[in-house]
Amino acid sequence: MTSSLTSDRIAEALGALRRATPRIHCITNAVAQSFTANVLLALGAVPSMTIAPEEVAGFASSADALLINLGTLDETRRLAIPIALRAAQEAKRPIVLDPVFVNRSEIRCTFARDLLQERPTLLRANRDEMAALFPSREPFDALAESGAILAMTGAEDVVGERGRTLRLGNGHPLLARVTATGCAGGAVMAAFLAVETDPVIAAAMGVSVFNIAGEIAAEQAAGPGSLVPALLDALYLLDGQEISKRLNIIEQREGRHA
Ligand SMILES: Nc1ncnc2c1ncn2[C@@H]1O[C@H](COP(=O)(O)OP(=O)(O)O)[C@@H](O)[C@H]1O
Ligand SMILES: Cc1ncsc1CCOP(=O)(O)O
Ligand SMILES: [Mg+2]
Repeated sequence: MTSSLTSDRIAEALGALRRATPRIHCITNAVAQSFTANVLLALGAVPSMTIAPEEVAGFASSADALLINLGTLDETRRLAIPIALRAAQEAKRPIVLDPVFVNRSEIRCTFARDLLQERPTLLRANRDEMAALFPSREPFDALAESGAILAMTGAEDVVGERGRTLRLGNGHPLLARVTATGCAGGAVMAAFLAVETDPVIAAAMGVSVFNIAGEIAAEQAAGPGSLVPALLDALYLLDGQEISKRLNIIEQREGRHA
């Protein structure tokens, strides 16, 4: 069925991504910038990280996807984000929103909710951030109104939209012991959104590829320090055989069930 995630489909999309070398513009946090750029390059994409309000429209509209990450939401980023968002929308580019730490700041949570009204393609967050954004509703129901799809990460990852969800089981606990793995994973999802037209499948591909590389890296690393270079190498070297051997789809529901 064309709407299913399979290891062959992921391998094909990864090949397409490496051939297309999509440009991903990232307005991301100061902690994550360098690691995110390196993750995108290892994957086969081309990162740009400018946050200057006077330049971001040009970068966003000439990129193949946009990542907006709220991790260090300073004045410059607060000004740049709406400008980049509008430019990407006008150019019909996919947009990923990562509302880092909305569970720690009411101001940031309000800012993120306003951004969701602008209909980004994908909301990527951990469980605590999802719970803060949607305190009284099931996230899939709330997001159905904004048209966004969702990727909620953790030990198990849930990707999808109302009535169509995938539960994914790749990854390794060591990924949570290095900063900005969630942020970089969001950038990988943006890169797959640039080459795969079904956004649910694209997000699931991004999660799976990042987490399979994380598993390979964790097997080779002595701890968080050596995980980082091993993860970049694993992304660079990842092939269809390894994807097929490791892909862990816990559940794939395609009918409406909500
Ligand atoms: N216990 C775990 N087991 C396997 N993978 C994990 C685990 N915790 C996090 N991950 C993976 O690490 C990455 C970062 O996820 P997470 O920690 O939820 O995000 P954030 O860094 O935004 O808080 C994701 O790709 C996720 O799937
Ligand atoms: C530690 C920290 N502080 C502000 S942003 C950031 C990085 C968060 O990265 P992630 O959400 O991927 O854990
Ligand atoms: Mg995060």
